[in-house]
Amino acid sequence: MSAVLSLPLPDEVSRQAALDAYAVVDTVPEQAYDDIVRLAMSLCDAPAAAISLVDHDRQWFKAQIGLDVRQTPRSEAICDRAIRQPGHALVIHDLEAQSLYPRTSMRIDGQPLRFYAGVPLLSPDGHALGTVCVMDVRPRRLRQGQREGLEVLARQTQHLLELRRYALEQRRLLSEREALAKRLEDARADLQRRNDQLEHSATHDALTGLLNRAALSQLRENPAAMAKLQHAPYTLMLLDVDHFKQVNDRHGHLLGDRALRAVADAVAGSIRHDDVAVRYGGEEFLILLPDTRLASATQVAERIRQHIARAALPFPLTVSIGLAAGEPTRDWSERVFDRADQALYRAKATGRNRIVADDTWRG
Ligand SMILES: Nc1nc2c(ncn2[C@@H]2O[C@H](COP(=O)(O)OP(=O)(O)OP(=O)(O)O)[C@@H](O)[C@H]2O)c(=O)[nH]1
Repeated sequence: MSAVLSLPLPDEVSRQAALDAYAVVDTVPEQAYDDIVRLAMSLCDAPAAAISLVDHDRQWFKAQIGLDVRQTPRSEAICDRAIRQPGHALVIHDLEAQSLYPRTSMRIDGQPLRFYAGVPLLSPDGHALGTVCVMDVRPRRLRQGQREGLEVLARQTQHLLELRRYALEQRRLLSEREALAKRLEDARADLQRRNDQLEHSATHDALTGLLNRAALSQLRENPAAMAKLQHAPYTLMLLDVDHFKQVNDRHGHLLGDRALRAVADAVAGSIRHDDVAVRYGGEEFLILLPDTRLASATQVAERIRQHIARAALPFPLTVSIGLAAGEPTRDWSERVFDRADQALYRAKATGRNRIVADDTWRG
């Protein structure tokens, strides 16, 4: 082999990068490339033809007919010589008469190669990737028409390679877009989760999980919630833990907190889905029961009182409850609240651990 041929190409790094961009080396055979090789063979009346790609230290055939191998070391590749003059076809009439070209171990039907003609395959930026080539076991020439035909086939191969690269690029862009869309969706879901958490913590009491006072104000501006109060009698319930200051003083704030959670659980476990339970103050709870008359609400209150009396706490806990009925079509607010508050006051004043219903209006 000639010393000239072993010299690396000056732009070998970018040439190899250009080839790598097609991701074609070591792929399975494809009909379109096989067809080109078949045409080259028939056009040039040659016993062997190939689409050769010069990859690192080997040449690899994307398609070949008539040869006994699928790749060879680059040091044996005449195609490596062809890509050094990318603008022209390389035609060697008799390899045995030319000591400049590498000796190849490739055989056609067991016979050594004597004739070679290869047209370089170029990337759009002019890098020679390999060749479309024909080979023969006898010295010979290529007619002008055959050479031109081989050049046409090289251009067709370049189109095929470009299509492949375009498809790869589209696939890459698509998966990038999908990954981006997924990231956006994850970020949106995360934002939604945080918003929900924020909204939840803005409207819920952290200790008991019930609605807080701010949520109650919002409720009064919510037409759907207010509508529920306007078409049927409703009841407002105010609940206050008895002697809660003593609970804290005697048992500490931690147990005090536990007692408040037990009250909240008893309330939440005794009301319907449509009812609204609010931690209104420290140990005060407000329960709004739409479409509920005073008699039924009193039963609910009694249920709550009994649940609390049975709560699993290391000390007895009782509550006082005041109830007031609200007239449909009127605003539920202050008047009903005042009546419930007065009923609660009476429950406290008459010994606590009891339920008092306001009787100035009966739904
Ligand atoms: N542990 C705990 N205590 C609270 C919380 N919020 C309010 N309190 C306490 O609840 C107590 C309420 O006491 P008071 O208003 O005097 O009423 P009370 O002792 O329950 O007496 P009556 O209502 O008259 O039966 C106060 O000691 C507050 O510090 C809380 O979140 N956790």
